[in-house]
Amino acid sequence: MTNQKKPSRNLTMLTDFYEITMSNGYFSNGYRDTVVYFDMFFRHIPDDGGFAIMAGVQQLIDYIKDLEFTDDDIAYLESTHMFQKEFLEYLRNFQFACDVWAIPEGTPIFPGEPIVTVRGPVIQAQLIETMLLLTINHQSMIATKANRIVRAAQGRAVMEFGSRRAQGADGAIYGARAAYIGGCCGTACTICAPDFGVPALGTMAHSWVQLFDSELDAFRAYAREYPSNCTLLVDTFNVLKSGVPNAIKVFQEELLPRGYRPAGIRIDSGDITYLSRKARKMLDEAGFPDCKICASNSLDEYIIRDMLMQGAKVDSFGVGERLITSGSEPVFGGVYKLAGVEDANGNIIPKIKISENVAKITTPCFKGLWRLFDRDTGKAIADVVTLHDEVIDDSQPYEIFDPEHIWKRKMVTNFRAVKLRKKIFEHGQCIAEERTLEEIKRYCAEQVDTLWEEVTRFENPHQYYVDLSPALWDIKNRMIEENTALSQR
Ligand SMILES: Nc1ncnc2c1ncn2[C@@H]1O[C@H](COP(=O)(O)OP(=O)(O)OP(=O)(O)O)[C@@H](O)[C@H]1O
Ligand SMILES: O=P(O)(O)OC[C@H]1O[C@H](OP(=O)(O)OP(=O)(O)O)[C@H](O)[C@@H]1O
Ligand SMILES: O=C(O)c1cccnc1
Repeated sequence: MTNQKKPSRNLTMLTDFYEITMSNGYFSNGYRDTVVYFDMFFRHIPDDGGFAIMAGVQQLIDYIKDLEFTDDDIAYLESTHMFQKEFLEYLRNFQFACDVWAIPEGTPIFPGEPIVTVRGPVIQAQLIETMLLLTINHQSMIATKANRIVRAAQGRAVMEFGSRRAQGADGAIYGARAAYIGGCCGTACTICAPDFGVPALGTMAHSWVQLFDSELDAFRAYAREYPSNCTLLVDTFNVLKSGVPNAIKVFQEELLPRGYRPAGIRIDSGDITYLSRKARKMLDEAGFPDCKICASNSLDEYIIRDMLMQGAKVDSFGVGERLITSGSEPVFGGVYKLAGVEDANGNIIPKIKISENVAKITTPCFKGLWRLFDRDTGKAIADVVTLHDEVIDDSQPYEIFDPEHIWKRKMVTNFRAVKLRKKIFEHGQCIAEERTLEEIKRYCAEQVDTLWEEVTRFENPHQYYVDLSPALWDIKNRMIEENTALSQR
């Protein structure tokens, strides 16, 4: 199974209206065929983490492949009386012709690096901004959050339970996809199984227990229905006085005689540490040391970490609202900025955006992006943003320096330099390598493993180096100086 289902809706018009008004203006001002370079990058890692996880590229690909203005779309635009006829004809015959580079899904990403670059006619590059940012911001945010939660669980399974609290259907579906990339073992969101190959899983609701005449009846009925995968929700009435004793009774009377072992119990309220420890003891004493304990109830990475530090006996976690909404920081602020424009001779004229806030000054030029890995440890040392045609020769020592504090320098030796981005569209044709979601998830785990613990810790993580090559740094600084001089005149 591939990792993608084609979208059933035409989302071409899911673009900010100003993209269309600007494009119409580019068209009438002679910029119709002007080739530009746009970069997507982000400035801040949610939850003050040390890294984020790239996700959502496949949905960008789907969107671009299906770009098409329907007759209804054109009729609507015409009805606004804001667009010239020739421009609407251009849209009617729209053929995507850009090159697009993106960091593969599942890769750890850092602020300030061009995670996506689009090169092509300005009208086209502008038009896709909204969906490009929407899909990558959303899924990267959820994959990043999921990865934090999964790391807090220290090898225990984390199930994504959030559909009911997601912000809309797409939030649930693509959120579950991203959560799987980030490391969740599956989702309660059933549609993600046939559509993306994310395992659908789950336990039971309180309504099941409430519906029957008694908790015992409810457990018995479930055990008879699903003897090979029997996880019972034990907190409807009283976990230790009723839920766990009834579960043990049912395991003994319904499962063992038929040759089955229990799968687990789920605790969804109260002090999970206390209850799970007591429940563990009761299950062990009853001869069910293999019966897993699942915990849920407004969990996040901090609560999970604390519970485990307190000695909770939990084998798996079900996490909903705080994962699917990235509740602690529900915005991934990726932006899309113009970095260059080609002149009539095909020379790339770098473009910069200056800001009072240094962090908001953009990095001009058509760029390349490299990650340097230590050859002995396999660990990532730094990322280097270069000019697009620069090559980092990893047979030679390479000096990296902090672009804001240039006296901070480090000579890197014995490293492997890897180009981080892959070309996914060439002259409008998709050339992206197909990967299953399973492959992306595995790759994500491997790549997170290449980060030092200093970068992955939750509190005050070390800021991973994202440096500029000397050539790129020179151009950027010259442009800042020129612009500053101009504005002082
Ligand atoms: N040992 C623990 N350490 C830290 N947080 C915990 C621990 N046990 C549970 N929690 C968290 O504390 C919160 C408890 O929520 P709340 O006060 O609503 O209690 P509750 O058990 O859900 O109540 P209710 O009976 O209404 O379901 C949840 O977010 C839960 O995950
Ligand atoms: O707390 P979250 O992290 O969002 O995890 C999902 C929650 O959704 C369910 O509760 P709900 O009360 O909606 O239904 P239920 O009767 O199935 O428990 C489940 O029991 C969890 O508590
Ligand atoms: O299967 C479950 O246990 C489940 C599914 C959705 C939300 N909460 C729990």
